[in-house]
Amino acid sequence: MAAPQTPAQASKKALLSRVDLDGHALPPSPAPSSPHPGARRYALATELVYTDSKDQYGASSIPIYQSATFKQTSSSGGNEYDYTRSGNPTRTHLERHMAKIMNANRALAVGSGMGALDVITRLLKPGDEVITGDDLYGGTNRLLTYLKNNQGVIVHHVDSTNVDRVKEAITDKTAMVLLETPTNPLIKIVDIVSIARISHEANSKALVVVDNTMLSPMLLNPLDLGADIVYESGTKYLSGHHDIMAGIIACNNPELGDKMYFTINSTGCGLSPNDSFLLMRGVKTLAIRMERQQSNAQRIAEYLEEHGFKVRYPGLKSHPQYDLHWSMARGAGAVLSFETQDVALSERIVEAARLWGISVSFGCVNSLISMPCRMSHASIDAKTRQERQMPEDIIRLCVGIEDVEDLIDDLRNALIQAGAITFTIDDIHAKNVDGEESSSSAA
Ligand SMILES: Cc1ncc(COP(=O)(O)O)c(C=O)c1O
Ligand SMILES: N[C@@H](CCSC[C@H](N)C(=O)O)C(=O)O
Repeated sequence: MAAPQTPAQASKKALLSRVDLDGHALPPSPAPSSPHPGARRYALATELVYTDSKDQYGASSIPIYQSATFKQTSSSGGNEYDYTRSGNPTRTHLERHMAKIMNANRALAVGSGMGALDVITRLLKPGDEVITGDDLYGGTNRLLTYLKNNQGVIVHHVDSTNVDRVKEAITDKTAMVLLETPTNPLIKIVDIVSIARISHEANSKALVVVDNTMLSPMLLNPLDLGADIVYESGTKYLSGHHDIMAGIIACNNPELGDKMYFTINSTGCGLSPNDSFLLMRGVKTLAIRMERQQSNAQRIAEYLEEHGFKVRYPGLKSHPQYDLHWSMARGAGAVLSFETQDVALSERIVEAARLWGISVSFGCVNSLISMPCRMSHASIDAKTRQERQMPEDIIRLCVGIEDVEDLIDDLRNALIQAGAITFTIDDIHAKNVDGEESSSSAA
């Protein structure tokens, strides 16, 4: 066994990981990380926008190869592209760009986040065991339940915020450990580093898979933390405008990449050329969108907390796993939830909001408000929601890039109109569920 690294060795390694010593250690990409061989690797904000293509006219954005088939130069075929289900230049360009951004050897683009999870779970066979969390996106829960009921896959839902619970559940049949962090919608933090380590130690064949939709590669790189596969709903932050559905899968093991590509080619779920173009365009602004969305989310989380609501957001020091989150991530993201302890009150708040659109999804430039138990997580039955301690009154806010004062104004109006707070010239009083009132100076 290799000797453990000293802190000095670890920090040198971390430093060197951003240096592109051999000119281009990453996968074949539309552009090297840095155009200067041996130079420091560009920062992520630069990599997001820096791309190149071998377009014959020097087009500065990747052309949309809207073609199902590609003519071959010989009767035995064999050209790089033959049929868009198998491969398309616009999709390849996006995939290589995403691999670079996600620090991966291979990225694959498919038609939705759920499509990505479908491709990943096709690595499983009957009798395999999956360990996953007890606070999961509703669609993920639905697909896992389908696999359990129809494909002979055994699914264990455990409290994934407790590393020991995960450890206890690992057996020699564990084929996959599937994690989300922060969880959707309870914003619980999962220790990817420890879980990846104990999973691999206990069963070297277990694949650690992380759904990184809530943070995006801008804020978290699960592959760098020990995960084997990372996937994201490209419908959210990666594209950023709620105008496409997409999913991205990334990994560092070429064999795994080939297996998942095989499924994509076999089932035809690869991302269309047009949507690949839109995702490529959207991802270029990820850094500035995320920066603004996060700073707005932080202000809004503080506003709600100051007025007495129970707020779940890893940017708040009151988050019970604040330190764990910041040991892994570069930011808190822009999704938060809060409780009113009264379902009818929550409904009134959501319906009174105007600037905040009542909508599922997140990661868009527009701000959204929703009640997860009625909307995004309605596919989890009420009994299971109760067992998993999902508060029925929980309101989720997915913060966009609007002016933060406008967002706060609209939220304040909705809270007043719904009767969640009383507003006087000097004070704002938050009416807590138990009937108590807490007050703070008018904002
Ligand atoms: C955390 C998370 N993962 C995956 C998905 C699935 O993504 P998509 O809607 O693109 O299929 C969603 C939302 O839909 C999500 O919230
Ligand atoms: N009706 C949809 C709901 C999609 S929820 C989208 C997103 N992940 C979110 O958390 O808001 C379904 O049944 O999947």
